[in-house]
Amino acid sequence: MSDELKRRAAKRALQAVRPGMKLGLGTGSTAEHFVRLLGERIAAESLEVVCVPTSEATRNLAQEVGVPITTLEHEPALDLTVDGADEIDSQLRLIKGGGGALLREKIVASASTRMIVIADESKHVGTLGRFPLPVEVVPFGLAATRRAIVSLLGARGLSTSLELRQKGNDPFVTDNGNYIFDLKLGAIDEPERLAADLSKIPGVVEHGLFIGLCSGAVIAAPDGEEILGQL
Ligand SMILES: O=C(CO)[C@H](O)[C@H](O)COP(=O)(O)O
Repeated sequence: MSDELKRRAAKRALQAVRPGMKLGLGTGSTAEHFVRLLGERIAAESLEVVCVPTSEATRNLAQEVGVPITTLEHEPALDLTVDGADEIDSQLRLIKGGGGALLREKIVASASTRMIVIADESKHVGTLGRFPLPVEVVPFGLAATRRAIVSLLGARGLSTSLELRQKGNDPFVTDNGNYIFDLKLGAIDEPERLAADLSKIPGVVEHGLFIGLCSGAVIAAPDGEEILGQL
């Protein structure tokens, strides 16, 4: 069911795509539906678009399904990014990075005039933070960066267990050659403040709080799609 909801959200967002657009393509299972549906529409309508993928996985998928790919070097200003999310609240604030692509996702979303999030209803939350917050860090100085994050959270009265994301027996490595800490916070009362604080820590490359980037969302539920913000 969840997969069908993800597909329906992707299909609704596809209506926002117009000929000639420069698009950002997200990463994850929901974004995968969007890329596949976009490929089908390109083939059916000879739709002319160019797309910047947010991960190597999405790049490979786009090439496989006939979606034209470019880079931010060639197209530094995009019209629209369509991406999934791990959590979204009613103010269109997001947690992203469950798939490990948060850095490129944030760069691409920031380069876009609009960002539409596509999600099934399970991602729509009252308060962000039940999903562990991904924080991408450089491998150099890992223990010191970890200590700085723990110290920052402690000073703010937040208790967390912080885990280095693993892939098998090794640390998970992002497309940018970095590692990810997942911060189990339970609830994030002041996402803007936490985002600003995390960004100040040397060694933190990016965090998964996306604030002020999402302009609209399609939340798919069994009884239909809810639209948040503007598509
Ligand atoms: O942020 C992401 C990848 O870094 C994804 O958008 C997020 O994890 C949601 O994935 P899915 O659509 O598979 O639930």
